[in-house]
Amino acid sequence: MTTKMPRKITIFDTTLRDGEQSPGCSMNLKEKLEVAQSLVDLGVDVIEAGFPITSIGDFEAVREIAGTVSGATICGLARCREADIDRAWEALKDGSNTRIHVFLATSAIHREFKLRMDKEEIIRRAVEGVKRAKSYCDDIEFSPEDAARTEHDFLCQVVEAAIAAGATTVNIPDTVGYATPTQFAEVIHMLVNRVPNIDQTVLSVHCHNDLGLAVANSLAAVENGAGQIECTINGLGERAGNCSLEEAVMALRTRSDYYQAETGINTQRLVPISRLVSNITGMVVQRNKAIVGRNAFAHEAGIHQDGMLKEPTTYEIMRPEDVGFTKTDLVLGKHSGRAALADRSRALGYHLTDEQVDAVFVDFKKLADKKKEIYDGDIAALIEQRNTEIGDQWQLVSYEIQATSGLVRQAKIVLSRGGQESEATNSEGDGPLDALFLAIEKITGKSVVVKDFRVQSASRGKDAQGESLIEVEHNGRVYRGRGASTDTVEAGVRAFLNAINRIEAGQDTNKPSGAV
Ligand SMILES: CC(=O)SCCNC(=O)CCNC(=O)[C@H](O)C(C)(C)COP(=O)(O)OP(=O)(O)OC[C@H]1O[C@@H](n2cnc3c(N)ncnc32)[C@H](O)[C@@H]1OP(=O)(O)O
Ligand SMILES: CC(C)C(=O)C(=O)O
Repeated sequence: MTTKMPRKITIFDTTLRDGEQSPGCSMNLKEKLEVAQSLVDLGVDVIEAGFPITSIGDFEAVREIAGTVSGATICGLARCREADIDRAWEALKDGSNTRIHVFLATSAIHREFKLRMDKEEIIRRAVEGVKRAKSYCDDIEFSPEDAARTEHDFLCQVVEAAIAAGATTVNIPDTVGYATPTQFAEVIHMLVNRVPNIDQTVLSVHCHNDLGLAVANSLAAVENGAGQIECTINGLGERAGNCSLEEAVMALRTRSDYYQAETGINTQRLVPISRLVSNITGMVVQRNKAIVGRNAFAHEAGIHQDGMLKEPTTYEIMRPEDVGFTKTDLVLGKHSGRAALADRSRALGYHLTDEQVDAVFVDFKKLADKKKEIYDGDIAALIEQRNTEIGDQWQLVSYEIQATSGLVRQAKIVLSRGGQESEATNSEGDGPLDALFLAIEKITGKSVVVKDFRVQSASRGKDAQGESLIEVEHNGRVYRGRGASTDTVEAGVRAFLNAINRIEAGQDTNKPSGAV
């Protein structure tokens, strides 16, 4: 009897490029480096680190990641334009394992209305783009954007020409999430059978989730010969997002009997990286999200609990430990020490120095005095709060608020900077927080417009920490702030202060105001 060897599927993560295109999800250099390092720990094969022509910030991020992060291929995106390709290579050239990804739309709609190019020009530009990229580096990916809506005969011609020009991976995007699983499977099957040089390339897929079918379409493609899946952590990405990495990977693993395929992903890192990306981008993961949602392995119904107690496989097709949930809840509280805190931080995907552990430990002990139990969400919020700190910053000393419903009588705030305290009082504002924000503006001299403000629970229970996320506009630029506390007003004040500190440090979101 012969056993069929599973096929290895390449996991191409585009959280830092397509994921970042998600409105409000821009990341700064430090955050991108942290995500890139965690993607390596996760075991992804390729990291699409950005689109270097986009901005100096994107260029620098790709350059820094290519130059410092090892353990995965680092990829940069480029249009089929010389300047884009040259800029991508400029960003990648210091890396040891790099890929240039060139793309050009091929569907009739994109040809006619967006690019205003005929079929011949598309083929010529695609070939020129691949060849120019190839003159810099061996590993070249080509994507016929909107492939899923492209005429089959033309798609075959473009793919064949791109491979002949040197594309080592050809990626088939369903750019607008229009495909259905059976139809997308037919496209992949058709390419495998009709493109004569298809065996000289890795066939990849890049599916969007507009109809909620991105994972299903990607898996249908794998069944028909695709060897690479492009995906993102938490399914982040343009509009409704991309194929979710955690869902695609766990489907391949849990149903390896069916797909006969495997990936190199260390699945125990899935929950930690999901939380990291959620904390950094402010995109909350829905509780019932498959694999990494808080409820993904929670059971409430009595009949299910009864089954679980007798035999977990009655209601669980995956083990929570396999995706990074801690089954045995190691409770962290006021009697815990640095070692347990450092261990849990590592498990959550943070790479903290000893000094950073010491700093977070101070906050941890203060919190433990207020709360019965410290959950993973609390630890992540404490670390993120320290991560967002900026040197020589304004610190909150205390605040007081006198208010009755609908009327603020007086808000007083005391801030310190460089050891010196300043205070301001204010009796205006639409509510306690607004009044405190106005008082902070008086002290710091920075006037802003609040564009977005949210408070969410960082963990469980009525004593849970409130985590506040804010976006403010100042001089036409957008700045983000984050703050956490068991007191939700204080969390809001801390987030506001963090945004003010970012204004002073010039750390905007790379987003002009009004942009999405
Ligand atoms: C499906 C995807 O996700 S593709 C990636 C999408 N991501 C992004 O667009 C994010 C980053 N983009 C940007 O920062 C900007 O769009 C830039 C810097 C790339 C370009 O900015 P601008 O030069 O101002 O052009 P703008 O964005 O307005 O228009 C895009 C231009 O690129 C052309 N274009 C689009 N795709 C391609 C391509 N693959 N190859 C060549 N040209 C292309 C369009 O036809 C248009 O050209 P035109 O100005 O001659 O009409
Ligand atoms: C650049 C390509 C792969 C893309 O993002 C898309 O088509 O959605």
